[in-house]
Amino acid sequence: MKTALTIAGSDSGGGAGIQADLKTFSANGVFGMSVITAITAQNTVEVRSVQDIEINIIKDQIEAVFDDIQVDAVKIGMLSSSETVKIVADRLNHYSPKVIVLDPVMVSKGGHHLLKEQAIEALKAKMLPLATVITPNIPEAEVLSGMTIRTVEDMEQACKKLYELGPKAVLLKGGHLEGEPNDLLWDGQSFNWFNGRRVETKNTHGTGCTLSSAIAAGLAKGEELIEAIQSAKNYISIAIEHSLALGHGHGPTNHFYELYNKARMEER
Ligand SMILES: Nc1ncnc2c1ncn2[C@@H]1O[C@H](COP(=O)(O)OP(=O)(O)OP(=O)(O)O)[C@@H](O)[C@H]1O
Ligand SMILES: Cc1ncc(CO)c(N)n1
Repeated sequence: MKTALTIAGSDSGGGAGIQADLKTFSANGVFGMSVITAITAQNTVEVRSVQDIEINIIKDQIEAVFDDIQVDAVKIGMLSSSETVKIVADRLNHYSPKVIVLDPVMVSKGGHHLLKEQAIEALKAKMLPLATVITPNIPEAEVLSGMTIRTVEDMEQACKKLYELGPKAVLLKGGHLEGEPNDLLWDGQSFNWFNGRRVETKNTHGTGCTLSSAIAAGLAKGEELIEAIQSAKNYISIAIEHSLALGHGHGPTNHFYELYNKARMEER
């Protein structure tokens, strides 16, 4: 069985972070493993508090996994501090996994900072160059590129700017713009659009985590980047369409395995 490792924060509410990643890995048929970088006390409404995990324990978790088990893909989410960014980058440089999907998580839906502002430079300098693909949303891409993004032309320009920072490809998610949630891929050669249909729902907690983990799962299984993104886009679209009205805020995406099997059967 192929494997995927998520390096990310824990969401006690189960909708985002490590929990969303592991559910996505399972539903997409890869064996999931985890390195926890921070623990958030979080629900569908808010992040109440955060404890960063000690750097040595983060390092030990990474080494414990890589020293023993084949890792077919790594997905990176919440990194919280510049010290965490640096140790994760250092260990990934050492083990050089074939696939690294980097979701440059910065702020929760409720506005809580999941990456300290002082850590943004370290993320740009040390993590971005290691990535097979990065998956910023519009606000994250604005911070990383230093430009405002409002139009399709802005999206194209931002992709090119982010590509210059060193990742092998950039998938800029369009969900935060008005209109349909269309995502744009730039791999240094050409643009590819992955089009979606907007679901009118407030239950979008963990959508970014889910998409990036589904891409990592596809790449772990040996799919080409475009194929992995297309199946991840199908996965997130179904997960949002059937999202769950749990809690009083932004409910989570739905990873119920039967949904995807049914959708896959209907595709045939
Ligand atoms: N209402 C929606 N209906 C359908 N697809 C959506 C909707 N909102 C976002 N998407 C899609 O979901 C995926 C995740 O994008 P999004 O921009 O929501 O990530 P994010 O902001 O990083 O999420 P997170 O809250 O986890 O940080 C993208 O493919 C995006 O186009
Ligand atoms: C732990 C964690 N990671 C990522 C996000 C972004 O959705 C979140 N809300 N919480």
